[in-house]
Amino acid sequence: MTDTHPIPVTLLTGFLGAGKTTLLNRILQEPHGQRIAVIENEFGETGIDNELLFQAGEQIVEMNNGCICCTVRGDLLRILGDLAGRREAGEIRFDRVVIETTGLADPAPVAQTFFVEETIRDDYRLDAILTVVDAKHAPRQLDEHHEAQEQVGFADRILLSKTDLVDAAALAELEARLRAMNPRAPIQPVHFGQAPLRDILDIHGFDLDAILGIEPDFLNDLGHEHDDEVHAFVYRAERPFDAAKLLALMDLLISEFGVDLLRYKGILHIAGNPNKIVFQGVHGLLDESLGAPWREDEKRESVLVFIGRNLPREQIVATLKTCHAHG
Ligand SMILES: Nc1nc2c(ncn2[C@@H]2O[C@H](COP(=O)(O)OP(=O)(O)OP(=O)(O)O)[C@@H](O)[C@H]2O)c(=O)[nH]1
Repeated sequence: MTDTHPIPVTLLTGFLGAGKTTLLNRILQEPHGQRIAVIENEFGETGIDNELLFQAGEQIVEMNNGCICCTVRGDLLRILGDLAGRREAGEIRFDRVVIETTGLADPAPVAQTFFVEETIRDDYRLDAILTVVDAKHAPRQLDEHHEAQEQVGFADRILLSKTDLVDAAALAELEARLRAMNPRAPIQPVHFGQAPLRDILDIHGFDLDAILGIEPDFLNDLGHEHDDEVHAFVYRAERPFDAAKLLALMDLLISEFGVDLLRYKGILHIAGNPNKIVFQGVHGLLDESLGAPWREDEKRESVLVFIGRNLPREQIVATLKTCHAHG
C-alpha cells in the first residue's frame, strides 16, 4: 500500500460509556488492511481502555496521560510529531490515526491543533469528528452535562449506539433533538460498534469545499421541547455579500462569541467574485479559501451554518442582513 499524505486523522468523541472503545475495537478488527495508529487519552494514571483495546499486528497504541484538552499543546503535538518522524524514517508504518478522547474532553483544542500548528498541518489532515451518542442515556446526559451537548455540536457525524435498548418513539425523539442541535451531522446507528467503515473513515468533514450537508427544510421541523444550550441555525441569501462588511462581521462574531461558536461553515456568494468562497471554523479559528466558480445554471446562494452555545440568533441574522452589497 502506498503511504497516504497527509495522514488522515479521525477524532472520536462521545460521553462517558457511550461506546467509543467498542467502536474503536471494531475498527481495528475489521479486515480493511489498513494500519491504524491509535492515540488513546484517559483521565488518571492507569489507562484501562488500553487493556480493553484489541491490538493487532502492526497497530500502535500510544498512551497519553491527563486530559487531552489540557495537555493538547504538549502531549498531542509531541506524539503526533514523533509518529510522523518515525514513519518518515521508515521505522513504523501506518495509514491513518484515530484519536479517542476521554468522555469528558472538549474536542475543540484537539481539532484546533490541526488548524494552527504548521508542522502538524504538513503531515496530517483532520478528517472528521465522530461523536458516539448513547441512545439510552443521551437524553439525560444532554440535560445534565454541557460537555455532552458540545460533543454533539462539534460532530461531523453522529454515531448512535445502544439503539437496541430503546423503543422507536424514544429513538425518533432523540434523533430530532440531535438534528436540532447539529443539522450538519448525519446520524448513523452503530450496534456494538458495527457500522460500514465508509461511514466512519474518510468523511472529509473538514474539507472546505465539502457540501454543507444540511437538509433544506431542516429549520421547519426543529423540535423546541428541549431547552438545549447548543443549537444550530442556517442563514441563506441570494443577494451577494459585500466582502469587507462580512469579514468585519465575522471578526466581531469571533471576538464576541468565539468560545460559544462550536462549529461554523459557509459557502458564500460575494459581490464581484465569480467563485464561491468557502470558510469554516472551530471557535475562534477560521479557515477560508476560494472555491469552485459558480456554474451558469446554479443558484448563487450563500449558505452559512452556525452551531453554538446560546448564540443570539436574531442579532446575528440581523447583522448578516446588513452585510449584503447594495444594488
Ligand atoms: N446494549 C448495547 N451496549 C453497548 C453498545 N455499544 C457499546 N455498548 C456497551 O456499553 C458499555 C460502554 O462501552 P465503551 O465502548 O466502553 O464506552 P466508552 O465510550 O469507550 O466509555 P468511556 O471510555 O468510559 O468513556 C460497554 O459495556 C459496551 O459493551 C450497543 O450498541 N448496545
